[in-house]
Amino acid sequence: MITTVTLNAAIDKTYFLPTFPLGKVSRVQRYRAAPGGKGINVAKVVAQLGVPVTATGFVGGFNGEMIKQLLDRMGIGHDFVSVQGESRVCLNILDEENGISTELLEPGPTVDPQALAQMEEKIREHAAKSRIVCFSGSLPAGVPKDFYVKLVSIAKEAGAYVILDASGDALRFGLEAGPDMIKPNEEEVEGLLGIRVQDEAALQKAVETLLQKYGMDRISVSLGGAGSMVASQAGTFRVETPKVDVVNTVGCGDSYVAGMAVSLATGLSLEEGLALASAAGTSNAMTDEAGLIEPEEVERLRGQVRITAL
Ligand SMILES: Nc1ncnc2c1ncn2[C@@H]1O[C@H](COP(=O)(O)OP(=O)(O)OP(=O)(O)O)[C@@H](O)[C@H]1O
Ligand SMILES: O=P(O)(O)OC[C@@]1(O)O[C@H](CO)[C@@H](O)[C@@H]1O
Repeated sequence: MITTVTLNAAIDKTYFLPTFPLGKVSRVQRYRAAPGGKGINVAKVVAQLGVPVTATGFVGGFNGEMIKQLLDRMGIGHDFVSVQGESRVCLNILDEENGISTELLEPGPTVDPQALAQMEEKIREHAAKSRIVCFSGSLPAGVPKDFYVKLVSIAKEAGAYVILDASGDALRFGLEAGPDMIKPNEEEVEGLLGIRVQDEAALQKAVETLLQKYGMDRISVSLGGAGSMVASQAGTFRVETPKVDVVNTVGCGDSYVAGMAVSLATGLSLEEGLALASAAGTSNAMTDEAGLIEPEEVERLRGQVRITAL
């Protein structure tokens, strides 16, 4: 079992527009609405890869009900903590002619102390039944900056392998609890070390430094269409993913995390896991919804991922 945690769940809305002129009226002919927020995207991809998953986190209001109903329709198990207020809408406006994506992310509900305590309990309960727990995304108002420290510690004490995909203070604090894996982008690596990364050699040095400093199992730095660089206890690898026709890249990082979680839960080797994670991220880029992949496409792409030991 894999558990995903989304403290700021969302309805992900995508508007597909031929162009997106600012200051003009645009009538939307085609759109999609899906349950989202990073951890929920991870859960959707894990389920599409055929591994049992439970999604937890905070949800609120009508949007919260919609998130749960949409997950039910997808056959994805969930066990959320309900909060006052409304779960957010995250809007992605895709200007298809220019290939530009503009994201507008609402703040989400304010979480009260009682709900925080309930969440700690939920993590204790689900981590005890899970091989992998993935914590993903931003913290809504009312959630202390160091909440991931508590949750990661609880999940680790219960014996789960912990993946943390967060940014800013949430990541910085969360690292103190010793997650097994993180998936920062280059900017987040720079922020964590207070340096500028000029080239791949500098990036390699930076991720190896982070790996040793926090005693992690692996760090994947995702590089969009350029793939990823992964430092692990077994060495550092440059992972190149196939070039494809891109439709929508929102959720690629979550799909990558899902592939990694599935590989760990099913006992794949590190190299096999890197290929699966990259293929899942790339397959997501070819679909129009965050957290949507094509399992057959993933199978095809897996064989085309190039992994080089550095
Ligand atoms: N343009 C692309 N073409 C092919 N594969 C892609 C592309 N963008 C992303 N991917 C795949 O998805 C993986 C993760 O993507 P990315 O680096 O964009 O993550 P991210 O920045 O965390 O994304 P997000 O936060 O939107 O989920 C990449 O390592 C790659 O395998
Ligand atoms: O505000 P967060 O939690 O950091 O990010 C939220 C979000 O932009 O991330 C996903 C893509 O990774 C979207 O589906 C989602 O709405």
